[in-house]
Amino acid sequence: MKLIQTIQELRTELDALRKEGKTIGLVPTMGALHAGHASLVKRAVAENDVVVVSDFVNPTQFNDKNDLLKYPRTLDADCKLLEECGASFVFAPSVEEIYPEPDTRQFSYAPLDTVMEGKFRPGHFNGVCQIVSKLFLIVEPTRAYFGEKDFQQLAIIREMVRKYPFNLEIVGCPIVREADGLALSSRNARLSDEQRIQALQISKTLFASVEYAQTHTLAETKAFVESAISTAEGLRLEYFEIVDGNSLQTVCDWKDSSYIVGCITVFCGEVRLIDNIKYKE
Ligand SMILES: Nc1ncnc2c1ncn2[C@@H]1O[C@H](COP(=O)(O)OP(=O)(O)OP(=O)(O)O)[C@@H](O)[C@H]1O
Ligand SMILES: CC(C)(CO)[C@@H](O)C(=O)[O-]
Ligand code: BAL
Repeated sequence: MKLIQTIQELRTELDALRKEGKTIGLVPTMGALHAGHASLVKRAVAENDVVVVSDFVNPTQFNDKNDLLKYPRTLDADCKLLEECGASFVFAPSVEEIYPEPDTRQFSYAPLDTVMEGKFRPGHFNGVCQIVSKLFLIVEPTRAYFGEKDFQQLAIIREMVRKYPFNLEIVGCPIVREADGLALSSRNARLSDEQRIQALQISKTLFASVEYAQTHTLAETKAFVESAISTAEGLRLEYFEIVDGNSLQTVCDWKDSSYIVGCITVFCGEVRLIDNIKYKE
């Protein structure tokens, strides 16, 4: 496995491999890697000849400066994990390498990017599209891998690929959870022991709501989740929406769609955590 920091060097390596007919898998990450990332990388290794993992905390997608400053950075440990997973290249560029000048491109995929995360993190998805489109142009992957934990991000990237258009396959990968249910997230590293216990109520509530939904209306299920999180110690609900899994628009009745997902964002202290659950698929 090779650690690469410049676009030029990565392009040279990949051009040679592409000429030999090799397929290239790309796994974009912001580092501080965990078993959720490892599942994406292992899948990419199984499905491609060469795998590039980008490890770059992208400043343009952070609307909150404090969140950017406190984002965990663990490149040495990341490289160890990626070597074990069988990655070929770790691409860890500097901010100047990716943004030698401000990126003024505007990406707009309304209504996909105006709801939920789009509403609470203004500019976030524009920044995500800026970096992901740059990575697609630099790496020219055969396939790119994204986690369903960032459910809205995955839908927006699929739309960007369709509209741009990029010639690659987007592969969505299931959420990896801790044994007790908490969705793995790099931001979990910022939770204290007490907060780690409090955060468990998020996945517990989502799982309980699937059971509850069997015998209750959609509105009752939404209220069930909102009430459980709002009364849980140490948690502050930002939003919980039950949406169509493709359009991301809210649905009012279980009969309204054959693909229904509940998306939640909760603050545990200062740490912002997201999760989601499928009610119908
Ligand atoms: N628990 C998980 N299961 C599956 N995929 C995941 C999981 N956590 C992250 N991913 C995916 O890994 C990729 C990189 O995510 P990122 O580096 O932001 O990590 P993260 O754990 O989501 O961090 P954050 O704390 O920013 O939410 C994304 O496609 C994301 O959806
Ligand atoms: C896709 C991504 C790596 C872009 O910075 C990031 O949004 C993430 O980690 O989900
Ligand atoms: N996993 C999404 C990246 C972010 O929160 O900015």
